[in-house]
Amino acid sequence: MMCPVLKQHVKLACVQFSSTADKIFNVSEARAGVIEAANAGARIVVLPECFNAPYDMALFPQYAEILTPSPPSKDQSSTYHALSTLAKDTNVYLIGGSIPEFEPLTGKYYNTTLAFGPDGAGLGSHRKTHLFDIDIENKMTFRESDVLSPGDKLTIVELPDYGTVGLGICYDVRFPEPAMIAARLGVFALIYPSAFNSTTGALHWEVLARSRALDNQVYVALCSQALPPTGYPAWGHSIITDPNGQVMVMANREKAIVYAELDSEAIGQHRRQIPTSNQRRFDLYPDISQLCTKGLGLD
Ligand SMILES: NC(=O)CC(=O)C(=O)O
Repeated sequence: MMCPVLKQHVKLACVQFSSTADKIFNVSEARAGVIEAANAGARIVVLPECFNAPYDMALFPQYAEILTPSPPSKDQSSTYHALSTLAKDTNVYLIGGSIPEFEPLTGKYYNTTLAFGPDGAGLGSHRKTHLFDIDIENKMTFRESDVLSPGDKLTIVELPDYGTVGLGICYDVRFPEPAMIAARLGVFALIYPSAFNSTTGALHWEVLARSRALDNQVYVALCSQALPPTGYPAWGHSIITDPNGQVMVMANREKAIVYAELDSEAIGQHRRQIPTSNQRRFDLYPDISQLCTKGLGLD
């Protein structure tokens, strides 16, 4: 197994706010939040799932953008470029939440996160691989697959100043395998732009963040949308957990920015104290990171 390396201490921020029907307003909210986080010393900043549009499948096509590094045409709004400029202006690594993506070659829609470096260059992208299709009677029904296609790769992104991180989007956090694969390949953190809701958030949000952290002895950050006055009842509670599965910081449901200092020594320290990461019994069960030759996108 590759030992996760966090090359130096870093302050990570989750910028929690709720998206509205107004894309320009949403992007300006993100900009204000990232600037505030950068001014507070954060060098890795995370935005929520579907931060530039309402989290509503019926509206996804209307808000979807073609994601391309080439400059946008006059009438094409471009969240890609807004995020790239924002990362550069604030000198941060920006995990740009997720946005509705339209892929013109196939005509498919995806829920996609984009990562940028402090020079504004794209470092990678992740298309939500596990779609949020649930039906909890009288409480919450959601079917992303009515509109979206699932991504077909797992994603690890290199942040040159710090090391590698595994990226997932919201529902992806429920699946231990991609997290385990990323951790065994040496990421120091698993980062999930998210938007759980009142029903599933109360049940599973914190336990999932802590489980992925403890299973893998890495940092975990889940950045949520805030609870809006109307519409999708986002759970909020953006959370950062340490490699020992402890909550370092957690928001309420309102708009907020939460911060945590990630310590370059902590992963090694926890792994020395309780060395489960080196005590795996691969004579009894397989190391799935070795089996995963298909579908792993090392961006
Ligand atoms: N929004 C999601 O993808 C997931 C979610 O809300 C849940 O798993 O619960």
